[in-house]
Amino acid sequence: MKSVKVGICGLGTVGGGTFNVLKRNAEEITRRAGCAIEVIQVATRARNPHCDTSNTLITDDVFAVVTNPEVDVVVELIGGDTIAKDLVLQAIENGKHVVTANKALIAVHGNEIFAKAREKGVSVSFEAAVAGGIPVIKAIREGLAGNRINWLAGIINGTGNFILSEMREKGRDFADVLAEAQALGYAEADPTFDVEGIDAAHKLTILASIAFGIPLQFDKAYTEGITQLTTADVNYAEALGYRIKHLGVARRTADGIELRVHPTMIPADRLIANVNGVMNAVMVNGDAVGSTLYYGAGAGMEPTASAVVADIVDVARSLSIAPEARVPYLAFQDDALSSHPILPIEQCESAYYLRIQAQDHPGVLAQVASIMSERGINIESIMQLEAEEQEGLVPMILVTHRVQEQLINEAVTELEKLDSISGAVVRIRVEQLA
Ligand SMILES: NC(=O)C1=CN([C@@H]2O[C@H](COP(=O)(O)OP(=O)(O)OC[C@H]3O[C@@H](n4cnc5c(N)ncnc54)[C@H](O)[C@@H]3O)[C@@H](O)[C@H]2O)C=CC1
Ligand SMILES: N[C@@H](CC=O)C(=O)O
Ligand code: NA
Repeated sequence: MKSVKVGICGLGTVGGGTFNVLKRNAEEITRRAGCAIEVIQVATRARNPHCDTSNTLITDDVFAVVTNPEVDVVVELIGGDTIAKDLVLQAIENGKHVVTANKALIAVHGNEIFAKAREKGVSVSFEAAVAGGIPVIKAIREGLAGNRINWLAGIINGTGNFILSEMREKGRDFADVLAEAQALGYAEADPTFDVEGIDAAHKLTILASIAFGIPLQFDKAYTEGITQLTTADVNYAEALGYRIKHLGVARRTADGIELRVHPTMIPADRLIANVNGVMNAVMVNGDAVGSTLYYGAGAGMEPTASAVVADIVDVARSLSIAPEARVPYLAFQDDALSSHPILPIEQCESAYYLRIQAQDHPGVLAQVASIMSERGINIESIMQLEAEEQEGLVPMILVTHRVQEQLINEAVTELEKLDSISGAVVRIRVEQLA
């Protein structure tokens, strides 16, 4: 029986997990793939204490893997988008299939990488790049192929969700939980990617492309992280029956596509509002299927390896298939991608939670209401927390109906000009996800 020969570049969290899962489940994997999958070379700068590489060819030069004539599939697990990009392009040039978990690479350079891969007739697979072990790319690209997808929304950064969950449930400190996420191998090499929403924006960019059939456009994604969230707003959200989650939202509208990542208030009784710790979940709404939900571990050694290995099995199974008959990289045929534009955040629409520090005297409420009504912004609920008065200021909380962001921007500017209002207005977007 012919075997498929794999070279792994990077033996860290995901590389180590991939190496071990391929070895441990070799027999079942062979039964699935129809051939053995053999790791013939590993490039790593340091030994991974979780991996027994005693019978494996080891190099510290990742480029030795892509020039090894025996290697059929290069598995890129070094991360980053500089050396990794050169590595992947060179692998493709040399006629190797590529499997990667690198969302930064795909979101930023995917269009170029796919063009090169198409030219060379090789596959580039990236299931592990979005939501770790959840097979969400396969679900959207293949399982929902009959649908016109309306929107998707997901908790797609495990580190961020772990931090928010631990802070809310156990009152733990942000920095302390982030350090734990790093120790568990969940965080990116630069953890600001996790907490500032960049990692989630990479993943959302990929999801939107395969859902709507548009080119990858990471530079147009609106990105906001979790570092500005306060315990006060987490608690007020709870009191209002909501939970704050860091969400990536992609929505098709008549004018374009919303592509945004930010903290979001979701009704606390929604399944996705109860996805905690390192778990991820992605809701996808299609015109035929309605709403669907995909849940599982979004980061970590073996959950991520599960997706990498599934991609390797897919490559092994499809080696004999003509390139044009394979599932397209971005789900839609390469020459059928749409130019529907990505909307600037000002043209995106959602409901809003606004928290204002207002003076406790008559007429303030009327001033606030008038600023909102002048812009046609409907207020769903308003709450003035007299019991929390401090130095003559009381928190006033408004929840609006859905409205365009630019109208909220104007309203916030006007509110902040009022003498009866102190400091900046806090805003958090609200999504019902119904
Ligand atoms: N950790 C996780 O849970 C997940 C990570 N990913 C992605 O997987 C990729 C790998 O992430 P991790 O395994 O967490 O990172 P890691 O830092 O644990 O492992 C990367 C390994 O690559 C090695 N490396 C980097 N540059 C190298 C070079 N030029 N030559 C030789 N070795 C080199 C490093 O020494 C390290 O051992 C990244 O793209 C990441 O975004 C994706 C999903 C989940
Ligand atoms: N740093 C990422 C790893 C998986 O993609 C995360 O925390 O989700
Ligand atoms: Na995945």
